[in-house]
Amino acid sequence: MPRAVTPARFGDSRARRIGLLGGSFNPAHAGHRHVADMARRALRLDEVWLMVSPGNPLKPVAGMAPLPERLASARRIADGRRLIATDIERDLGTRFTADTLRVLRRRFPRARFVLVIGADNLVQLPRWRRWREMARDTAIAVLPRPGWTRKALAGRAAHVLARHRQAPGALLTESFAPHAPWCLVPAREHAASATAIRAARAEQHELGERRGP
Ligand SMILES: Nc1ncnc2c1ncn2[C@@H]1O[C@H](COP(=O)(O)OP(=O)(O)OP(=O)(O)O)[C@@H](O)[C@H]1O
Ligand SMILES: O=C(O)c1ccc[n+]([C@@H]2O[C@H](COP(=O)([O-])O)[C@@H](O)[C@H]2O)c1
Repeated sequence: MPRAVTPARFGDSRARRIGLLGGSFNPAHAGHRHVADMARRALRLDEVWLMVSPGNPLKPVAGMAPLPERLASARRIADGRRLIATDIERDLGTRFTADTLRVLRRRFPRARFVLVIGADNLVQLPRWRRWREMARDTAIAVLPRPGWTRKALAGRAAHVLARHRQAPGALLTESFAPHAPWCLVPAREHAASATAIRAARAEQHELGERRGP
């Protein structure tokens, strides 16, 4: 069983490089762990937080498992050391990532946060609140995802931010003024998806119902 650890235990005693992999984790799966591990190695992160969202502002509430259940699921793939599951957005009272990052920087002024997202989320990024301001202030690492990588690189966010795309090494810099870089982390794609897991579970459930007791 991984230890239950909250990021707060780190306090603010030394600068740490922290990857933030925000998500619904409905449920957590091997794709999340793959993404977190690849980002951690490529960007020399001290740790990656699996930041379980109290509620993605763009996703319907229907079909969303309760936060404690999703947090427990994220904890099962975490190790409590380099990969840490947290519902810190619940404590901070934030839902929008731009707000979360602003509050986290205030709370951990010496930490360096890197936002870690899958390619599907780069496609969606222009729908996030204050996304351009967030991309200006925050280094973003994009992980390839089957069916999404090419779309993401040809999409609006990649186009708008084209001048700031760099090799992963550029994200190791301490200061990003006047604009933070983003990169595509070279990693193999991983096919796991929470939608597919939920669909498989629903099918199992339906089969069980049909077979009867
Ligand atoms: N297999 C994967 N490859 C790359 N990125 C992934 C993968 N799975 C999840 N991610 C990324 O992890 C973050 C959290 O994802 P999330 O919890 O929504 O999982 P999901 O599998 O995308 O869920 P759903 O299918 O319900 O939308 C997002 O940035 C997403 O792009
Ligand atoms: O800030 C926003 O406007 C925003 C809109 C949609 C999603 N997000 C964040 O994107 C992350 C990935 O969400 P999800 O549900 O696709 O796993 C998660 O941290 C969400 O809070 C953020």
